[in-house]
Amino acid sequence: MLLGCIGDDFTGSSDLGNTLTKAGMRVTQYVGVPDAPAAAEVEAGIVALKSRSIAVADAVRLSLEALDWLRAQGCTQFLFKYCSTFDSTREGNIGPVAEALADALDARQVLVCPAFPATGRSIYQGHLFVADRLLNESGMQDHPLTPMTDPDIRRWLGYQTKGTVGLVPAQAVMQGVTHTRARMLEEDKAGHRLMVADAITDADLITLGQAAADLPLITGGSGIAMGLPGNFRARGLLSATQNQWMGQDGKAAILSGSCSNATRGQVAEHARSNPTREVTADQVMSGAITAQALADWALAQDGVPLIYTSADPAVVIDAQARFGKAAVATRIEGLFADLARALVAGGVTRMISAGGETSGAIVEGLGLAAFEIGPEIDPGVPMIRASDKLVLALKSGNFGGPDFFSRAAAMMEGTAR
Ligand SMILES: Nc1ncnc2c1ncn2[C@@H]1O[C@H](COP(=O)(O)OP(=O)(O)OP(=O)(O)O)[C@@H](O)[C@H]1O
Ligand SMILES: O=C(O)[C@@H](O)C(=O)CO
Repeated sequence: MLLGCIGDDFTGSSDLGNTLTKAGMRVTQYVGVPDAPAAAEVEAGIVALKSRSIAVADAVRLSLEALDWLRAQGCTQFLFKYCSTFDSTREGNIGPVAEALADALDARQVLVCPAFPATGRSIYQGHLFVADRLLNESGMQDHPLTPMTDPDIRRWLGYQTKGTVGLVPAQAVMQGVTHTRARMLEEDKAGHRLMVADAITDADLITLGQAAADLPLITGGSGIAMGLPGNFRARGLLSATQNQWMGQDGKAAILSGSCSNATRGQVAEHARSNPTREVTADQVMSGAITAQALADWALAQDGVPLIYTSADPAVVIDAQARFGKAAVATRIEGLFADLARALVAGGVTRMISAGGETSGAIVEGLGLAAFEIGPEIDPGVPMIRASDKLVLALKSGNFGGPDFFSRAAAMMEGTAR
């Protein structure tokens, strides 16, 4: 294994797997820290954690355990993957995890680059944009767990870190690798270990990846991985072979706990011509609905059924105020985990989930160990194979076109491209 990656959620880790696979690496995504060595052919290993919204100390501990395992597999470079919308609270988790990994690796210069231009996330002068809006006006200010109310990534990260945060501005990145490295050195001399790097286009991300060829630790969204496989290829370290992907027939089902703008649009679109069932926070909290009853409903439908708790921000805020933010999230995630188990037990072979936390709950609920990464459905969302009978798509909240759900189900079956 060459590149060792630690993802702070499961959808984001499959997004990273997609980027690395497309760039020609042989990738395996692991669910949590494995207790056995990796297969010899794996070139990039991604340890997917569910550490985005847990307590800081737990996120740091798990990330260091993942690092130890990846080091034991022979990795020479490490990537900490978080969300392209920098999902974190002022108190949490990206800064402490990045600093703990940097300490463990003795890394002096650490890039921080959530940009992912294919999905509209760019960084300019340290400020994160989603399409033409600053992050805090993009809808992310209403996120149920990590509302992003400040677009200045240096400032937000600065709340989370012990050290100060520098900037590698677009003016340096756009002039190429030499200027980028020179600016990184200046930031290092100024005492900034973590440096937010501007990136507006894929070309900027490739430049940053090349500039980071010798850095032990890189952090960011999946975009920052674009340039890394080329560094290993240039050193003659990559095999040219890739896994063969096969579609999966059988029953499909969609589970959505994401409340993002994009997911709510996808839910509405799917509902126009498919069996769809809404579950409210009240039903979950009161126990009025059971996972088995929902699974029985889904398994009795023709077409591709969708079960969702996705709701408008005002509805989510109301439920959180009445039940408590963590309590309602935990109960809904628990329902989805039970539901996924009941669906697979009932014969579902293609499962699509929407939302990082939701997908994490489902993957853990199903007790899955590792994924092979398949072809891309939409930017940032690949199909992944968990076993010879189960194919998944873990959609990040804000990813995917309006008809994502039905298109994903068809592509996973191998009947459409
Ligand atoms: N109706 C609801 N009321 C309150 N909380 C909800 C409701 N529906 C879902 N949730 C919770 O909101 C959270 C949504 O987070 P999740 O990560 O799944 O989606 P997302 O944030 O849109 O996706 P991503 O992290 O990929 O951007 C989950 O913890 C989920 O349990
Ligand atoms: O980077 C992204 O936006 C996604 O991979 C993700 O992590 C959302 O959960």
